[in-house]
Amino acid sequence: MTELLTSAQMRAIEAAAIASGMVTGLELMERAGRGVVEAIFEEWPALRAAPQRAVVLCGPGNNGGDGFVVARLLKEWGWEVALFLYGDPARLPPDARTNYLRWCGTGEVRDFLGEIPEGLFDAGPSGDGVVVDALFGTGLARPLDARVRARLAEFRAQGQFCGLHSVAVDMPSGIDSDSGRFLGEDEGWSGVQADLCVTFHRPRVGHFVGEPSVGRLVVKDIGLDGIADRMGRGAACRESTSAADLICRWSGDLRKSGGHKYTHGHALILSGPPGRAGAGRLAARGALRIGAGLVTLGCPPDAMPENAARLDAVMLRPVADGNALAELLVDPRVNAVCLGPGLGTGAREMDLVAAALGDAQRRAVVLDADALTLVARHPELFALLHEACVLTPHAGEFARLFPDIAERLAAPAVTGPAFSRLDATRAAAARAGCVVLFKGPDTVIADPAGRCAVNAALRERAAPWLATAGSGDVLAGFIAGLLARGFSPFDAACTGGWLHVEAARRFGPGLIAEDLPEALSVVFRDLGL
Ligand SMILES: NC(=O)C1=CN([C@@H]2O[C@H](COP(=O)(O)OP(=O)(O)OC[C@H]3O[C@@H](n4cnc5c(N)ncnc54)[C@H](OP(=O)(O)O)[C@@H]3O)[C@@H](O)[C@H]2O)[C@@H](O)CC1
Ligand SMILES: Nc1ncnc2c1ncn2[C@@H]1O[C@H](COP(=O)(O)OP(=O)(O)O)[C@@H](O)[C@H]1O
Ligand SMILES: [K+]
Repeated sequence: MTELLTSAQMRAIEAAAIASGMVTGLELMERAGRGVVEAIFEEWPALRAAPQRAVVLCGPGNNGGDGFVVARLLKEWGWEVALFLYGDPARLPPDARTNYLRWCGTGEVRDFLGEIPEGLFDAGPSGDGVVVDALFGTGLARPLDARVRARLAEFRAQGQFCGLHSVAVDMPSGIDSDSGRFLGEDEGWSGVQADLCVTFHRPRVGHFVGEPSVGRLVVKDIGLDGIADRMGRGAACRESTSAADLICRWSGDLRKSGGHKYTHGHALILSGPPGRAGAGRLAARGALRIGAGLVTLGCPPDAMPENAARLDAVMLRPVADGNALAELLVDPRVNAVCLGPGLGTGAREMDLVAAALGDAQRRAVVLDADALTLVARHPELFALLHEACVLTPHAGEFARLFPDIAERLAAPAVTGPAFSRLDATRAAAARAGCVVLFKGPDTVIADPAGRCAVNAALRERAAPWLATAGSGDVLAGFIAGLLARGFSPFDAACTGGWLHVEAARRFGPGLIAEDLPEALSVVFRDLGL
């Protein structure tokens, strides 16, 4: 897991480090600026070989201060550097002002809103260079002024046209670092995209949720590890409740060490009528491949012939109605139930959801697809949700289940910190009283106590092939299989989501849902299981 911080947490860590006397703000700014220059050379090694051109855009706060350091260091490398300032130099915060004055000793400061000089973007002596956006970082508090937005877009577009790389310091300016959302109307969007974003100490939430606006993200150490450890994660978290973990591996024990099939749990997947049972079969195969000891598909009696013809290792039982399900659940070895994929939304299905949720043992239940629609439609089903449940809505299902929360998320973000997918998922989990996994390329998982994790399929971990019919059904099966294996609901959702993306990435382009369970064995082998 990698810790994702909010801007408030980052500020608290910085303030504690400075207060402890271990470092000054000016030293941190110097390390940040040096980190940006290092990252530029690491990303484009050819730039190190000979002097180039840099256009550095500095803002009115400490993000601008980092920009002055970058400009000075690149100039020391012999680069041609043009620097533009947005704001009044007399009102710069102290460390930024010190670096402004240092820069003034070596170069000119141009007005960001003034004329763009002729030939500015001509590549440097060796035909290459960068545009550095150090306008706003974690201090962005409101939408960019229209003139600033237009000018930033112009700098970026002209730089791109002339082949210069775009680099954002800490955050692309205009993006709220707590939500990853563009503040204000979104016409200026293309203006904030960056090839490379260099942030400091730990990534922020906004680097992994919201709109992907960065080609590559690099996190540079600026010597705050000691202080963060001394403050403790708890202390940092008290500053704000919006931080999360980035899921970088599985949690819980995926290894199978001995035992027999019943040691590894028994997942029951309920499926729909003839012709619609494919989704349930996908979920069942997912549950089996992820390691549940036994998997049973429960289907309407008239769907038995179709399923019997299609299943081997997955067992099959007729489940006509809620009573039939209750009878199956008398067996305590059935320890996880999954309903929703291809289930239908009629009276039988409502009865099944009620039986699964009303079960006295309160066993683990994954609710997906049609089951979510039923829970959204019937408050009496919603009221039966309990802490062993996992809800796996995509955006449409989320809006049906939690319309007011979805509406808040869809409203334009006008002030930072803006309402984020994290906030939305946390609010949903608290209301439902169970784990919610909110699907998307930036999947967020939250539990009712406020714990939150992000499973990001972005940038180097992009898996766009997951946008294929049935992939969500397989995910529901993965989670059910892990629940059967004894994972907690939160760990099952995090690990299932993580493996889902890993499986898609191992298979790659051309992926269809059927391939996902099969790709798991390769993932497991690569993990050394
Ligand atoms: N924390 C750390 O450990 C480290 C932090 N470091 C660096 O500091 C950065 C944070 O600095 P920061 O807090 O000064 O904020 P920053 O992003 O420069 O902007 C604030 C200024 O912008 C203004 N302003 C805001 N919105 C605006 C708008 N829409 N339009 C116009 N103005 C607007 C706001 O003014 P006000 O709201 O008061 O009017 C204020 O003047 C961080 O991103 C990182 O780069 C590193 O040096 C190393 C260690
Ligand atoms: N562009 C994408 N990048 C990464 N993951 C994606 C993308 N689009 C969809 N997914 C993932 O694919 C799955 C789709 O689930 P869902 O919308 O329920 O589809 P279906 O109902 O067809 O099974 C979710 O896990 C979602 O997170
Ligand atoms: K920036």
